[in-house]
Amino acid sequence: MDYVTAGESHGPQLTGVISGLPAGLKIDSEKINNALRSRQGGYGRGNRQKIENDVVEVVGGLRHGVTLGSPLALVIKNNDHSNWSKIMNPTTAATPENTLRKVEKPRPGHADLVGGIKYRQRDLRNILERSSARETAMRVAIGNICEQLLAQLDIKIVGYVQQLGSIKIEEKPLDVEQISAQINQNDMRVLDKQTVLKMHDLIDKTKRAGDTLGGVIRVVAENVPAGLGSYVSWDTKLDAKIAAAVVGINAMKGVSFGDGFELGGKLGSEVMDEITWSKEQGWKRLSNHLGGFEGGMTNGMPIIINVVKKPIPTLYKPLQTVDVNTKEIKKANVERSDTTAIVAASVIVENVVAIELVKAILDTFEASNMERLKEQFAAYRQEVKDY
Ligand SMILES: Cc1cc2nc3c(=O)[nH]c(=O)nc-3n(C[C@H](O)[C@H](O)[C@H](O)COP(=O)(O)O)c2cc1C
Ligand SMILES: C=C(O[C@@H]1CC(C(=O)O)=C[C@@H](OP(=O)(O)O)[C@H]1O)C(=O)O
Repeated sequence: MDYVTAGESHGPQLTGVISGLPAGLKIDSEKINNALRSRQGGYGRGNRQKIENDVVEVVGGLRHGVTLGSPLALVIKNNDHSNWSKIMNPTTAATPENTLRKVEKPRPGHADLVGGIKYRQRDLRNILERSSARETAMRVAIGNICEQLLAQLDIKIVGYVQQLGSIKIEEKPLDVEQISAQINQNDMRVLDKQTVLKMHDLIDKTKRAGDTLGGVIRVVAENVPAGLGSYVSWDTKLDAKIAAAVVGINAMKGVSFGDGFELGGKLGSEVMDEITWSKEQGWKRLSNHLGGFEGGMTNGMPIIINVVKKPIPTLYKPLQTVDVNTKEIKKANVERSDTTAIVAASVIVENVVAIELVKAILDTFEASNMERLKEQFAAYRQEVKDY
C-alpha cells in the first residue's frame, strides 16, 4: 500500500490517493469524519478551525461503501478557499491584484526561508501553502481507513497527549480501551483530567505573551502479532519506518520507543523484557520497556511510541528575520496561527502509525481481498502462539 496527497492550505481542496488496499474492505465515512473532527479539536488552536468543517468525500475506488481493490481517491474541501479564491486560484495568471499578501519575512522555525532558497521563490506564500500542516487532515483520513482495516484484524491503536509545555502527566499502564475512554472525556486528550484546566491556563497565558507551546505525544497499539518488519536490512525494520513516518509530520522533532531516552541511563538487567510462554497465551514478556520492538520487528507486546512536537513557529510576538527581497532586518511574518496544536498532533501521529502498521501487514500477507487477508492473519496469529 502507498499513498500520495496534494493540495495547498488555502487552495480549493486536499486530495489523497491510496493504492494497494485490498478489495472487500468496508469503509465507514462517518468514522473518517469523526477522526477529522478530533484533529480539528483541542484548546489552543487558531481561528482557522472555526472556518473549516472537515468532511471526506470518496471519489474513486469504492462501490456501495466497499473497496474494489483499485486506487481509492479522497477529497477534503478547504472552506477557507472562498476567502482566498483570487490569491490561491490554481489557473489564473498572476496579476498585481491576485499576488497581494506576499510573504517576504520568513518565520524562524517554519519552512519559509529554506523552501524559498531551494525552490527559487521570492513570494514565500509559495512555500507556506504546502508546508502548512493543513495537509495532515488528509493523512488522518487515510489513517482512519487504515484504522478501520486494523480493527478488522483486532488491532487497536490510540494517540494521546502526555505533555504540554512544562505540564507533564504521570501515568500508570492502561490498555487502549481504557486510554480511549479517558481521553475522550476531555478536550486535551489527556489521561489526567485534573490537568486540563491547568493546560488551558498555560495556553491562555502563553497566547497573551505572543508565544507558543509544544509537547509530547504517546501512541499505543495493541494486539499486533510478533514478526511484522524484519531485522534483515536497515530499511525493512518497522520501528525505523514508523520513526520516519512520524518525523514526517510537521513539527515533530523526535521519536522514541518504550522507555525511550531513559533506556540510556539504565542497566541491561533493568530493561530487557524477560520471556515467558503458556499454552493459553503463547509468548509474552514480563515487562515492556522496549515498547514492543526487537530487531526492527514487533515482538507481540503493545507498541509504545513517544513523539516530541516543537512549539508552533509563528509567534504573534515575532522574532528577528531578514526580508528576502530588501535584506533589511525585520520582525518575522505573522500569519493567523495556533498557540498549540498538540491535541491535533496526537490524532495525526496515531493515524500515521496506523498507516505504517497497515503497510507492514499488506507487505507481509497476500492482500488482494480482505477476507483472504483475515484468514491468513488468523492462521499466522495461531502459528505465532504455537511456535
Ligand atoms: C496540527 C498542526 C498545526 C500546526 N499549526 C501551525 C500554525 O498554526 N502555525 C505555525 O506556524 N505552525 C504550525 N504548525 C507547525 C508547522 O506546520 C511546522 O513547524 C512547519 O511545517 C515546519 O516544519 P518542521 O517543524 O517539521 O520543521 C502546525 C503543525 C501541526 C502538526
Ligand atoms: C489549517 C490547519 O492548520 C494550519 C497549519 C498552519 C501551519 O503553518 O502549519 C498554519 C495555520 O494556517 P492558517 O493561517 O490558515 O490558519 C493553521 O491553521 C489545519 O490544521 O487544518
